[in-house]
Amino acid sequence: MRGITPFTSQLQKRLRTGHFVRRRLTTPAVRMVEVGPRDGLQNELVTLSVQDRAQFIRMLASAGCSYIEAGSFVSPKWVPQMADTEQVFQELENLPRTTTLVALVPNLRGLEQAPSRVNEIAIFAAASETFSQKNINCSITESLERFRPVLEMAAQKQLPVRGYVSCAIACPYEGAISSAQVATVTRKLFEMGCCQVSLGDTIGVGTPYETKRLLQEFSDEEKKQIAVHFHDTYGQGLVNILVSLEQGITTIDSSVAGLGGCPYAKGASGNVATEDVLYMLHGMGLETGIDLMKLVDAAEFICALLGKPTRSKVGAAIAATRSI
Ligand SMILES: CC(C)(COP(=O)([O-])OP(=O)([O-])OC[C@H]1O[C@@H](n2cnc3c(N)ncnc32)[C@H](O)[C@@H]1OP(=O)([O-])[O-])[C@@H](O)C(=O)NCCC(=O)NCCSC(=O)C[C@@](C)(O)CC(=O)[O-]
Repeated sequence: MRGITPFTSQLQKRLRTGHFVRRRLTTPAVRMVEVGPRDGLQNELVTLSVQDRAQFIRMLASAGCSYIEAGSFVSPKWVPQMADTEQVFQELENLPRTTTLVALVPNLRGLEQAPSRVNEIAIFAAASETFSQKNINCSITESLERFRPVLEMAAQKQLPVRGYVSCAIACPYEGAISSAQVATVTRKLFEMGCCQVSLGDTIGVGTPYETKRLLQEFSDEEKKQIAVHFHDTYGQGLVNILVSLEQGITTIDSSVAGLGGCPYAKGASGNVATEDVLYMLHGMGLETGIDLMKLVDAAEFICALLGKPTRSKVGAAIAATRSI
């Protein structure tokens, strides 16, 4: 044990005593949405096999991630990394139903491809006209019209629908986006039948002040159905989440190892890392239902496949203690 700092030995003691495992037995106070297999992989240079993507999702589920965005049914010409998502879901047919698997769907055709293991779908709009054009090749109004039949078919199939509003703070092409515009698109998605709307800081530029101002656009009732989705380009992800919690938000999107990025938002780095969010939340006594150590196993698995280091500070710190 020579060379181990007091903190490291404390961490190892926590591991020995099963500290993190015991936490899983209590009811989560914060609902985590793991977007690694979709947002995390959609921007990578390497396109992984169906089997590797499915194994990654199984490891996340076994760590306690109960809500996972597993892929997207978009054009493979636009996002080749998400090709064969249908087969990924088929591989997961036997995954226990306690794990909700979500698929991103841009249009009716996407929903028609969704096999039975898809438990929920997510549609994605934007608060910026230019980003909407670049990302899904239509205006904001056209996108909402495109989503209407998707919501109707989802209702027939009894599939809940989550909505996204990208560029909730700023757009890579237009700069600052007004909170009022974000609220308008968000409320349209609620009116159309979305059960939850996730506000995306797509390029990760938002500061705590801007996050607070954005969330203050919404009533307490609306905030119960709002999630936050921060990319961490400027290192503001965790502090923005803290402000969001203070504002009454209880659903947080994140990506294991801090993977992620949108191919149509150049320069944006990955999502805030799930490991970092868990470390903060657990340290605040807020339960998530996820076992941090098993999550780090999943991070190590996926980073090895992608041939890159983790972007999570917590993940890197834990990996360092493992190699001692
Ligand atoms: C929306 C479209 C399809 C419109 O694309 P389009 O070119 O306007 O549509 P189209 O209807 O003319 O179709 C073009 C081709 O795509 C095919 N196609 C059409 N629909 C589908 C489908 N569902 N699945 C598979 N293929 C499809 C269609 O068959 C055709 O094939 P072709 O005839 O050329 O061989 C395209 O723009 C697209 O796929 N965009 C995907 C964009 C994307 O996935 N972006 C990343 C996710 S969003 C994000 O990351 C942000 C978020 C959510 O994380 C939150 C945040 O951080 O802000």
